[in-house]
Amino acid sequence: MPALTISDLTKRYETETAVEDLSLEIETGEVYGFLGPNGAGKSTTINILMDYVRPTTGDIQILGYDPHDDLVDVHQRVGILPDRFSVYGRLTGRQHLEYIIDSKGAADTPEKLLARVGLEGAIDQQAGEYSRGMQQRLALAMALVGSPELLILDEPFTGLDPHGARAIRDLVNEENERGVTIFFSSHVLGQVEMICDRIGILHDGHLISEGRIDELRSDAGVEATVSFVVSDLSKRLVDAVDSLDSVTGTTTADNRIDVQVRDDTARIDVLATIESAGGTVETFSVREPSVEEIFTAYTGDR
Ligand SMILES: Nc1ncnc2c1ncn2[C@@H]1O[C@H](COP(=O)(O)OP(=O)(O)OP(=O)(O)O)[C@@H](O)[C@H]1O
Repeated sequence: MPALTISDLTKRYETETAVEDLSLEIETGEVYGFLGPNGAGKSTTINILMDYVRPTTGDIQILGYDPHDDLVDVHQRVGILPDRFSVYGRLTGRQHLEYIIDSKGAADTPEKLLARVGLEGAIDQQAGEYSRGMQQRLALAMALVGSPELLILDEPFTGLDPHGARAIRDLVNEENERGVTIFFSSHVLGQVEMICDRIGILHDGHLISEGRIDELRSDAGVEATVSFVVSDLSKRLVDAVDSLDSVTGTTTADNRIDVQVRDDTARIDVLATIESAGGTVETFSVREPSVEEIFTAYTGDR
C-alpha cells in the first residue's frame, strides 16, 4: 500500500487556482521532496493533506485513511511540521511537547525528543525566547511525537543555519532508517539532493515533473561537465572532442578542457578521442548538474 496517494487534486480560491489536477503516489519508506517556487501550491497541498483546508475536487489517501473522514487516525499516525509554525511564547519547550504527547496518548518524554533536535539545554525556557531556528527544531520535535509512520514537513529548512539544516537532514535519515516515509516541501534546493529518493516539481499548481534526481537530470537536458587536465592540449585535440555527437560544448583554460556531455557513456568517447589525438589525460573530474540547474531548466521559461 502506498503511504500517500493524491488523486486529481484541485483547489480553487475565488480568484486563484492554487493546485490543479495534482496526482502523486509515495511508497512506504520513500523520502519525497516536493519542490516549487513560492506560490506554487505546496502549502495548499500539505494543508489539504492534514484537512486544514478542503479541496475543491480530488481524493487523498494517507496510510489508507481519508484525512477528512478519518482525521483522528491520520493525526495519530502522521507527524506534521506546518508552514509558518508559531510557538506559544509563554509556554516552555517541555510544555509544548507535553501537550502533544498528551493529545496523542504517546509514551515519549520531552527530554528525549528535545535532545534529538539539540534543544535539551533550552527545555524549560519559554519558546517565545527561542530563535527562529530553535522554534523550527521545537516544531520538528513535536512532529516526532508518537513515532509517526509518515512525516509531512512543510519547508523544514526555513530559518536554519547550515548546522541546523544538517541536524534536520540527520533526523530525516534516522527516521527513514526506521522505516518512516517522509514527504517534505522545499524551495531550498541544495538540501533536497542530499536526502531525497524522488522529487516532484510543482509550478503554478501543476506537477510538471517527477522522478529520481538522476532521471530528472537527463530529462531536463542539463548536462554534466567533465574536466580533463591534458598534457599536449592542441587545437586538433579540442576540435576532435568538439565534433563528437555526445558532446554539446567545450571550453579550455591552460591545459584543461571542460566538456559538456550528454550522458555517462560520452565520457569514455571523450577519453578515447583525447588519447587518439595525441593527448595524455593527467586527471579528470565530473560535475553533475545541481538540483538548482534542473529546477531552473523546468521552471525557468514558464
Ligand atoms: N486562503 C487563500 N486564499 C486565496 N488564495 C490563496 C490562499 N492560500 C493560498 N492562496 C494562493 O494559492 C497559491 C499557492 O499558494 P501556496 O501557499 O500553496 O504556495 P507555496 O508553494 O506553499 O508557496 P510558499 O512557499 O510561498 O508558501 C498562491 O498564489 C496563493 O496566493
